[in-house]
Amino acid sequence: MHWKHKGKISEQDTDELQYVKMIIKETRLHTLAPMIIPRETMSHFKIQDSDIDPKTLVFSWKDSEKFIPERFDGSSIDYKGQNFEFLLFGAGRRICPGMYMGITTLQPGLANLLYWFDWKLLNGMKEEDIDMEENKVIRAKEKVVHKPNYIKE
Ligand code: HEM
Repeated sequence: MHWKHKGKISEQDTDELQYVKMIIKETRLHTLAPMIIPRETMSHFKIQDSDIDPKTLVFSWKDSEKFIPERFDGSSIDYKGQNFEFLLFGAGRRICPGMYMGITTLQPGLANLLYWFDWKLLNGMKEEDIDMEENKVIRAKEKVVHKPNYIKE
């Protein structure tokens, strides 16, 4: 399909956008919810030669700190709760009920942003200059934000 003839990339089109799906999966690197609602090991066990202590949060990815969407190319790893290294939406009885809503919103959203805009870093900025350090919080926001008197509307 030639996207130029379309006004907008829709949810139906995203079936064909395999790389966008891989990018979204690779956001595992900066995913929010499983870090805030984490699961940890209950007892001591061994993975190959590594000892895993109780109460450890385990991530098992090759080059886990690198952003490599291609790692999902031809891979059956999915976020539907069967692959325990990839619990973007959790797993089991308490798996996220909004999973499909989340994904079907994200896929065309990201595809349209990538398609309709030319993304560039600001003058002279390099990839490694982007600060990706995160503070992971879910919080209720103040209903009324009280501004100090010296800030004028
Ligand atoms: C990309 C978007 C989303 C991500 C990454 C996400 C992730 C998660 C995760 C990790 C959990 C915890 C699962 C567990 O405890 O094992 C969760 C729970 C939940 N999510 Fe989502 N979610 C997303 C979108 C949504 C949307 C769109 C809705 C509602 C419209 C939603 C509603 C819920 C609810 C109600 C729970 C609690 C389920 C329970 O404890 O039984 N989520 N989500």
